[in-house]
Amino acid sequence: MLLANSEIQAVRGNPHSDLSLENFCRQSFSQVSAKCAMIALLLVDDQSLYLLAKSTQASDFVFYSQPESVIQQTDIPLGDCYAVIHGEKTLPHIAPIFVGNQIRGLLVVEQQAHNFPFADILKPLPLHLDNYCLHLKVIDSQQQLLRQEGLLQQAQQQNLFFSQLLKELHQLTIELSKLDSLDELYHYTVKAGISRLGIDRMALFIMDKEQDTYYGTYGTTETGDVADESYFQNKIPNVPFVQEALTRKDYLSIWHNASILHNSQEIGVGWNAMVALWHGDETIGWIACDNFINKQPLGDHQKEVLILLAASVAQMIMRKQAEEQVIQLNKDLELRVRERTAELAEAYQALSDANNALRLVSSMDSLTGLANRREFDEHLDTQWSLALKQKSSLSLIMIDVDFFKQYNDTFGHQEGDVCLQQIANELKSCINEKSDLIARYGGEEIVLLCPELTTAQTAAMAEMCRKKIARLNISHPVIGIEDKVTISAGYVCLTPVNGMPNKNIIRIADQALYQAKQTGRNNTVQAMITD
Ligand SMILES: Nc1nc2c(ncn2[C@@H]2O[C@H](COP(=O)(O)OP(=O)(O)OP(=O)(O)O)[C@@H](O)[C@H]2O)c(=O)[nH]1
Repeated sequence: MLLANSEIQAVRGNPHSDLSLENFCRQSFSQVSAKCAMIALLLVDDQSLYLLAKSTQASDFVFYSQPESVIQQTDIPLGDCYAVIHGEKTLPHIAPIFVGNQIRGLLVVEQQAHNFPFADILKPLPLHLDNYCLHLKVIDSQQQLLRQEGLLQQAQQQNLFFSQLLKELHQLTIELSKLDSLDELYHYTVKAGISRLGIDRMALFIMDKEQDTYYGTYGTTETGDVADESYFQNKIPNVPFVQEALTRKDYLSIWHNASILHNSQEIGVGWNAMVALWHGDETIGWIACDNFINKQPLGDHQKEVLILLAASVAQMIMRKQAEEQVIQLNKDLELRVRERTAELAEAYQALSDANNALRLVSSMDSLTGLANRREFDEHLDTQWSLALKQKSSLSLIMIDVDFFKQYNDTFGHQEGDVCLQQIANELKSCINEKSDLIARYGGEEIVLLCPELTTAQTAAMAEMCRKKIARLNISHPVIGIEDKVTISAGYVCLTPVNGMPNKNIIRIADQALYQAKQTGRNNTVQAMITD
């Protein structure tokens, strides 16, 4: 076929297709219109006939710039025309017009006068018709070029659209990767799907590990708003559309003219699309879309982008899940460490309390509550070294209860204990608790160790002790100097020097105590220090 119908249509659309053929026909047909009833030029194209120009006695010349099918032309002898084309007949009123060796036209002249200049008109027609056909070919290729250009532009626009979608997806992927939680990731994905990727409605579903149930995250309402659908859960439907999406990687399953559902209720008809989220070879969920709102078809590029989006989102879900697991583990660990630390601190405190209690018990005399002999010895070592270093004085007052054996003998050992406790309590009030130490040295002997006192202060303190005990008025059975319990004290105040053993201070005070006993008891004696 020389010209396709569409091409003929294209030529029809161009009224200036070939002015030379039209002019020739106009001129020559008008010259002979009186010599015939009808003259017409037909175009032969692939065995079909089209009317190009016609003139009758009844009507003016018409050039069909949009070639007409001859079927409607009742005055054209169609049967004769086809007979000539097929070479079945040679007729005087129908002349074939050859271009090369092909019939490209017919000149039909009805009821021609005997002097009709058939040959004159016929002769130039092959050239004009050839030009006309060439012109049609040019028009044809122009149309093809235009069509190709149109297709190219369309492709360019699609490519531009695709590259914009890809840029959008790239940007979206970056934004998704910066989100803090899985919930934000689900929400952002759906929001971006409908606002930036041109999807009417999108929802994101996550499956359980058994791949039996799926759970909603975020979806889209019937009016196109993002909605929290975390309340939704259902069994995974065993239908081909879903199973196809869940078993084919990087694949968008589309169901055309399908029911569009919202919360498992049918709300319309359109396409449903579904692309699975994969982690390795396992599906972890899917993204579902439909065209409920705008009813637009799903573009090829949108399909590509949805597949890419699903791949990115799946990766980010897995990463975020891992991150959240690590955060949870760290929280659990921190909690356990805090609990353990608190337990340890408690245990440490209990141990410390026990140690302190033990130290107190081991350093204390159980009867009087005073420091015991061991504590006194340690304290003496410390104070002695300190005084030696500071070249300061150290005083020791050694006290012994007078005639205590008789007291015990008379009142019993238990009463003796009570008496000792009373004496210890009273003596405690004589010392400066911050600096001095009072200790039970043994039996009914009590010592006071006082740093940085003068001899006079030491004497005054010894005297104060004696008087305070006397003032207790604890009756004593022995008729002696007094009829009440008294004490005797020997004291010493010295500044330690290198080479002097600290036991010396005890010995010296003890000697003074002995002196106090010898000189009548209930008195205090200062030790005489001899080198
Ligand atoms: N109740 C009681 N008596 C004690 C305790 N420790 C020592 N004594 C008694 O204290 C008495 C000390 O007696 P002595 O050393 O003879 O001295 P004294 O009778 O006090 O006579 P002078 O020291 O010379 O005045 C002894 O009978 C001891 O049994 C004690 O913890 N409780």
